[in-house]
Amino acid sequence: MSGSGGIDVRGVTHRIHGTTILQPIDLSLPSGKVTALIGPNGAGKSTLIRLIARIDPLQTGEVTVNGLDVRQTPSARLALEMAFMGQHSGLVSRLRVRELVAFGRWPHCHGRPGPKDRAAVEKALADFDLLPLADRFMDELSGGQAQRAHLAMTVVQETPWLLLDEPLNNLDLAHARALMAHLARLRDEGRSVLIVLHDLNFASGWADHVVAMKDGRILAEGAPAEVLTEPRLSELYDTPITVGSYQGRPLILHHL
Ligand SMILES: Nc1ncnc2c1ncn2[C@@H]1O[C@H](COP(=O)(O)OP(=O)(O)OP(=O)(O)O)[C@@H](O)[C@H]1O
Repeated sequence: MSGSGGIDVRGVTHRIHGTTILQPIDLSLPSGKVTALIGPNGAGKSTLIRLIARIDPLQTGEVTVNGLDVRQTPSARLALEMAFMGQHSGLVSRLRVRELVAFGRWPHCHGRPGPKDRAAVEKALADFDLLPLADRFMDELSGGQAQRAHLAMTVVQETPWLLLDEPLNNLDLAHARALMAHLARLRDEGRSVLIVLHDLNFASGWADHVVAMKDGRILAEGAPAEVLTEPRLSELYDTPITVGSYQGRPLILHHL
């Protein structure tokens, strides 16, 4: 069943302590694309991506990833299909960067890395500008450097789907741009990306598909030019937003 079909979310709701966090969500995410999940604080973006990634258990409804039902598929199998990066804690502080990244190969090598695993780790370290930092402990890194190490660990899993919750946190603009370009290259190689983004210009510049959430619902979805419009964004964020155009893509302005 794997290798086709994208991600399907059917009738997924979520409640915490009696409060509804997600209204019934129905969503089909295309494979082979970069999909940006946008929306204001508290909209339910993290809740939804964590349910898809099976970090949190589904309360109702169904999620399939490339045809695999996340509720029923063994973890070892799902780990070959999707990799998730969420907001991380400092729990890994006494690991060196290279060791952390190597953990990403676990689904492939189960703790016994071969030449292919070691080569993948070195490539990921290079791709995320981490080679000079590879022997440092995680708690000796800046916030953005630590973020890049976690990204490298996620990407080195070489899964068909990458699920990233706010991966641009702490990244300077050059590393943020490099990450989006890297994700676009992976997309061009046939991989699929779901990425929670707050910076709408990164969504405009790099996403193929945009899903906008508010108050636990999907407010709009479609191509960037369909979703990133003045009326839609002003409604989404309850704030006036101007949308211009740059190189044929929406340019979102809200500075003044
Ligand atoms: N453990 C929890 N207990 C109670 N409410 C929670 C809990 N976790 C999340 N929520 C609530 O669920 C709602 C959705 O949160 P979620 O983190 O999914 O939003 P988000 O769109 O990712 O927001 P942000 O942009 O701020 O990261 C929020 O109103 C939040 O307060």
